[in-house]
Amino acid sequence: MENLVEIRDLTIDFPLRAGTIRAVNHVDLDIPKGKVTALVGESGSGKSTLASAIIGLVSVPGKIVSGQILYKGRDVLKMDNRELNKYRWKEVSMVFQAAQNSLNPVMTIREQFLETARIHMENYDESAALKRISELLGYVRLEANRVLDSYPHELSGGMKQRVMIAFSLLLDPQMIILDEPTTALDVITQDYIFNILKRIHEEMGITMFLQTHDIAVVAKVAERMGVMYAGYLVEIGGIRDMFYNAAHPYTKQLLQAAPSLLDELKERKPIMGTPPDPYNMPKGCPFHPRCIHAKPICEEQIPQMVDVAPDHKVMCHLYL
Ligand SMILES: Nc1ncnc2c1ncn2[C@@H]1O[C@H](COP(=O)(O)OP(=O)(O)OP(=O)(O)O)[C@@H](O)[C@H]1O
Repeated sequence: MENLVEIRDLTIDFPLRAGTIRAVNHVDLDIPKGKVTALVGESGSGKSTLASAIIGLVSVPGKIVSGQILYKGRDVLKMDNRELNKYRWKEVSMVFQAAQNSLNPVMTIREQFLETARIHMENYDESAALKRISELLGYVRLEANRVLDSYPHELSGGMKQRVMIAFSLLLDPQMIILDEPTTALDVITQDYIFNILKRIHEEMGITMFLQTHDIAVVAKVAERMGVMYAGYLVEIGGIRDMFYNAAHPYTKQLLQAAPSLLDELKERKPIMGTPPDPYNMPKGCPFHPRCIHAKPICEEQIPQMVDVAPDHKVMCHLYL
């Protein structure tokens, strides 16, 4: 399996007035080429911060404390602005959380597409750009004739989100990052969009990296799943292995809390306790205060990542 992105020992802090929040804590993560990798975890677990770092964007006052983000072997964190501008859109593009609001309300969709194309496309040619835009709108099952002359407020939330997905494909990137792409939408629209994403992935072979708190979504589209908890990547593996042989007690609880994903998991059980206070993280394993299997060592030492099966790793003292 060839990796498109290799994240090594990535740590990102937010120094705030009340203290420093470690949003991403010594994370190692590979994103294999041509696959859909999903990252799940509760709100605040660090998914968005990690994903934004991959395109070289950490929101103010975030600080990268350690690590590397290697894209095809090149460290994104060492790229200058010119290199970053080329890398974003062309190599990796991102559809942000609540992306529908990133559309400019006073420009038609056509004007917005053309503006982006003009800025980023080499040898920009308006008719070629429009042809490509129409093709992409077709991919996300929107009628170009109707949508191009609309203003954002004339489109539904699901349509706007599909426009944003089409936008992200404009420069034929190798990878798209989708941060909670359907959170604000109703379940039927969510399903529709995930089917579209699946088809785009299958037909274009594009690498996808998806962040969501909705594990049911992951089951539908992802081939690999990582689980984040309080800034740590606590488990990662192939989707079947993660669903049928989850190793981390937190992953098991996440699966049990999801609406019956697997036949044997008909009963929903809420996850006990609350996520840790980011200003006051527990010593040892960050999950130990909520863990029914916690041992004395869990209160003392942060566990190492260990292999539990081929391509399946977990950060838990139960497996050390
Ligand atoms: N711009 C910022 N300023 C201050 N703190 C931030 C900022 N961005 C993120 N954080 C903090 O970093 C931690 C991780 O947040 P992040 O948004 O990455 O998590 P998430 O798992 O993506 O959650 P959500 O799905 O709610 O966005 C949180 O404690 C959050 O409060």
